[in-house]
Amino acid sequence: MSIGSDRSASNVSRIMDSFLERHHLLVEDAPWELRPSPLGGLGVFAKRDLHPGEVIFRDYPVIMGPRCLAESTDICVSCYRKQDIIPCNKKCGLSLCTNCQTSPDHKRECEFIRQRINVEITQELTHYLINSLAPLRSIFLSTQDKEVVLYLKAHKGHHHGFEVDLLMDKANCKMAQEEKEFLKFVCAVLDTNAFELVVRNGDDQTSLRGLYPLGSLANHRCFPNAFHVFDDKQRMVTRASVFIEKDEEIFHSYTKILWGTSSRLLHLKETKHFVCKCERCVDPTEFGTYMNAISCTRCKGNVLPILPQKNCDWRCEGCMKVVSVKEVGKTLTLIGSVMRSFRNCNFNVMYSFLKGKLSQMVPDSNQAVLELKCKIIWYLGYTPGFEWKDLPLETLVLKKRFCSDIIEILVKLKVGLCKIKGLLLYEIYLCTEEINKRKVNTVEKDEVDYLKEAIDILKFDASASKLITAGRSDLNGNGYGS
Ligand SMILES: C[S@@+](CC[C@H](N)C(=O)[O-])C[C@H]1O[C@@H](n2cnc3c(N)ncnc32)[C@H](O)[C@@H]1O
Repeated sequence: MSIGSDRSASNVSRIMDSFLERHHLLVEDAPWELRPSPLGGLGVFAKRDLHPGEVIFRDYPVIMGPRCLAESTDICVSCYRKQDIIPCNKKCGLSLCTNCQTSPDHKRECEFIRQRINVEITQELTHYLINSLAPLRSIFLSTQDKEVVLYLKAHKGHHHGFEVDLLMDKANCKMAQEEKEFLKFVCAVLDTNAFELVVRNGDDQTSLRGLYPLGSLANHRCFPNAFHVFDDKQRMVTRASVFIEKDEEIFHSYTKILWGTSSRLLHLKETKHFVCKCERCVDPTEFGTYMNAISCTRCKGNVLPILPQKNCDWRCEGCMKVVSVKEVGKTLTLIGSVMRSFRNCNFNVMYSFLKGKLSQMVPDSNQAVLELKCKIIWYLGYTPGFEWKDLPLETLVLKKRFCSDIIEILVKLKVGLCKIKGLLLYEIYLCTEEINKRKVNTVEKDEVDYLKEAIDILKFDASASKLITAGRSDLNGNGYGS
């Protein structure tokens, strides 16, 4: 194994083109190209102007599998269904649905596991196997696809590859040194680059990680200019979310759009090992949204970090009072613990916290307020006792206002087309429809306008209709970035 040494834009472009061609995704006159990025390493750049919604590239997962912290072992490791699961009839320790027992893809990994592991298969061992399945699958890649993986960026650090260590230690899995080094490198590549994707089967949904080589070369910005969705064959489709000028760099977001700077920076540092310095991150007000601000206990002004990237003091914009980072931490921890307790909470409890305690601690645009408004939006209309027909007019108006508040923030953040905006517009449409049903004389803005706008965004996403009817997931972000 040798890690890709020539990471020049031209060499990596050649490798990417050949990968896309093998998977029938190479297009003539593609609107993107690889160039060295001012952020370091390579990046994807627009070769011409791109309009919102336009496809920039499609990509194929060179590796796909369960996430390394998979919550359950009861999934079919071939199609990822959770229904009708039985243990593999060859007794490798993994599970399959009844349709996939003879899957050729599983046959290879099943034989590998049975040859290498000679201990009794326990529930714990099954867990280690599931966690290491995505990197293990790299062993069966063609030489050309292995080369693609070897040219992707990999962060250094001993913690990358813990899945492989666990497999060797706990399952007594035998591996040659070179094979072990390759697998550990693949783990680091997955940690640096993998995208989360959700596979839906009926009411089931399973979260997976997929390594998309070209998608992996796009850098991050906290106000992305592109978004991606996955089609029904788990291929990634990346589109422009705003107008992108020729020569501009194409950015995904690796974090949630509706998180404030402190949460985003922490997440990026812990998972992707870099400090983002984009315009949103260096502006303490985050384009005037004040999503990260807390309220001053003296004058109720907005208290913001003096230098958002540093672990430094915060200052009130109104009375200039300085608040130590420790004090701010206490407020945020308190809010965080109350928010976590709302997992199964009812509307009245959430609403009284929003209007009471929370409104004293943070301004109305703070990340926690937005999160709570999202929880309430998808509670009302979808919870027994709070179904559409049960909601009084003022509650429908409230839900509609919460949706508009969040859309206003998204507009300030300049993110253009994004799934959360489409879903919120759809909720506004449903509220308007319900309000119009009940009004005799006055009629609200034509609900069809909201529906059209929602469809204009959600039409790109094969999973959107399922999200609308069943999911209500990805509530605290645009769902495209993590
Ligand atoms: C998925 S890779 C992106 C492509 C990468 N530049 C390359 O050359 O392969 C992710 C890594 O790129 C770097 N990166 C991405 N966005 C960045 C940003 N906004 N600021 C600094 N580094 C960034 C970080 O090292 C991050 O872990």
